[in-house]
Amino acid sequence: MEHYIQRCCIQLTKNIEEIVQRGERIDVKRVFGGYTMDVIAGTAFGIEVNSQKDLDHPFVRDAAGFLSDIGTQDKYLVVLAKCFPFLLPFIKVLVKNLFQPNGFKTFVKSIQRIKEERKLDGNGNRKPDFLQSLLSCEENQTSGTDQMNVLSKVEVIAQALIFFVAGYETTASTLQYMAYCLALHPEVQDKIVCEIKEQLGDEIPTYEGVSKLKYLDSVIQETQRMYNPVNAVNRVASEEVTIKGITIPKGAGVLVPIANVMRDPEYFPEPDKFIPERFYEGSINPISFLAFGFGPRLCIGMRLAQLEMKMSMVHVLRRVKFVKTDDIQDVFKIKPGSILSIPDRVIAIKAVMRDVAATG
Ligand code: HEM
Repeated sequence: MEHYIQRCCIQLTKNIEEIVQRGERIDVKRVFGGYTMDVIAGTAFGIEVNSQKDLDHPFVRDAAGFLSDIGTQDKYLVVLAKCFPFLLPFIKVLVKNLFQPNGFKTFVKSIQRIKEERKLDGNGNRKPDFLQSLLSCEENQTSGTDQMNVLSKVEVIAQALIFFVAGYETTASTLQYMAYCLALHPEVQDKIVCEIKEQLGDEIPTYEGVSKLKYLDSVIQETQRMYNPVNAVNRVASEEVTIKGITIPKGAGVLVPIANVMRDPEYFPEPDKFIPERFYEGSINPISFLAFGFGPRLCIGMRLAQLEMKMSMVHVLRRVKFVKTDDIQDVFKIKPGSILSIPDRVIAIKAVMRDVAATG
């Protein structure tokens, strides 16, 4: 898996260098989106789509259609479902009949196609990936295995879908916001580059290598604290509980506004300032950093996301420097009404080649 991510990083860096050499701004969501799509397609579904180069690959085309339509789906229904779980059966009927994203069906077909190809390949070609684990659970339906490890066909597709969206969109958004923060804070960028030189020299950034980059880690965390792609998580109260005078009855839906918690000055002094050192110095109460959620339902892809973010930033920052331009806004607006935090405009960032920046 590590070698595969390494190859995706090389393609990403090449793409960014080409844009820089053409003197254009980088649409950071687009380039990092191609990268995270390649990583999730390869590591979870075992297919090399090379979306960073081949936008006509059927998987990329179907996924892009589905993802662009997700943004147009009525997000208030999602919030309603999360706050009032008892409305779920009604909302399901509405979504199925009125609000299904257009690209949904083609994307589902795409996943079914991959499933069928796997089955035709037979047992000899089993791949050690997420899709294979799902398919094994589907096979268990017929073998009478304990119900914990059994999934229906619909559940397999649903899990594959959520895994893809969760794995692609969140990591691409975080990398987009990180490039933006680095352009605004050149001193932070310089510190990362120094750390890379000190800890890795010119080595390929392996899993072990990037685990030494503590400052880079803090910068990623601080980016997530300020601009986490997921604004809120939800839970159902398993028992009645009273917190700070408010009683939550058993069975109630609870929306945890993680974006607000991570901007609360009680937990993060001067919350609107970008200060990676607050994580570096290790004085944070871990339960107040909720970027990946908390507890038994913590994001299952956290380790993969951290690895791909660190590896890609090492590759990219060795070659280019993100630059602050006069038109870069200190604050941008987030589109309202979504659980995902999506900026209201494309973030386009100038960058220069690092060897040119050093001599110029
Ligand atoms: C920076 C990147 C990412 C962020 C910020 C993020 C954030 C989150 C958050 C906040 C949750 C909800 C956790 C909770 O309810 O406590 C979650 C769940 C989940 N994430 Fe991620 N995630 C990221 C990357 C990924 C990746 C790369 C994958 C797949 C490989 C992934 C797959 C999932 C799945 C499947 C769930 C549902 C887990 C469950 O309900 O048990 N995520 N993620």
